[in-house]
Amino acid sequence: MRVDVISIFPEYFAPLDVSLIGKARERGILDIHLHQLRDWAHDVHRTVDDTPYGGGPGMVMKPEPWGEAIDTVLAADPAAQPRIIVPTPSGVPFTQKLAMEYAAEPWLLFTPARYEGIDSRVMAEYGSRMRVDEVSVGDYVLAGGEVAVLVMVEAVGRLLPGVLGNANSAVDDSFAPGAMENLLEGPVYTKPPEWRGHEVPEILLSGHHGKIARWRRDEALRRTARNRLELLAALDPETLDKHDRKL
Ligand SMILES: Nc1cc(-c2cccs2)n[nH]1
Repeated sequence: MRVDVISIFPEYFAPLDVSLIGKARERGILDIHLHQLRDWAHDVHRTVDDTPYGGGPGMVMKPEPWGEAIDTVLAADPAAQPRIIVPTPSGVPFTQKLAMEYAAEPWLLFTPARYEGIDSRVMAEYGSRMRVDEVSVGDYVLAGGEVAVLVMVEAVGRLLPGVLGNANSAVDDSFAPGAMENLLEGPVYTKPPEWRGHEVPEILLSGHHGKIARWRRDEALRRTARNRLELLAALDPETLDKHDRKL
């Protein structure tokens, strides 16, 4: 997968050299290209923003630098088109389902904005010839889209084949379609069996895989009810057996 990111703070993406994503890049699974938006701002001050038409607070990012920057990225492979992803509090929710959809794409272009956003004509221009998604990573406001891009690149990158070792596949992720859809992961334990008087639940040491799976599901249901009751309402009743219903 190729990933392009255009930003006035490319240094925000240093974490993408580290750990899981860093190794995926070294192994050629992920090919990330960072671009400094100001390289396409030709005035002496390399200006990328201006006051909003119609008045109002803050600054809006000018269309010209973005248009030239995106055109340059698109020229990297004229025979293909990236999916453009615009982080914004006003976007559709970024979910595990959307992360899985993006993980199937060959090329993503992220356009994190600062200030009050990018002149709307930019995405209108590209939206007429390729997929442009406005995506929110949560109902809170960041200072800029760069952190949202880090979130999405990590959530998508870990799903790419070969990135996660077999030991920890993404199949059992919370929110992943299937048995864990709309369920939160339950508690986890490792050695020692007793720590500061706290024992590991006996069932987990029993070696009885059926009972362990049952216990884990019960704990996932309990935690979901405690922390995200609305997800329980979304659970497919077909997947709830009579034991679940008694919880
Ligand atoms: N979910 C979300 C996105 C954002 C921003 C994107 C760009 C500037 S602020 N805040 N919260």
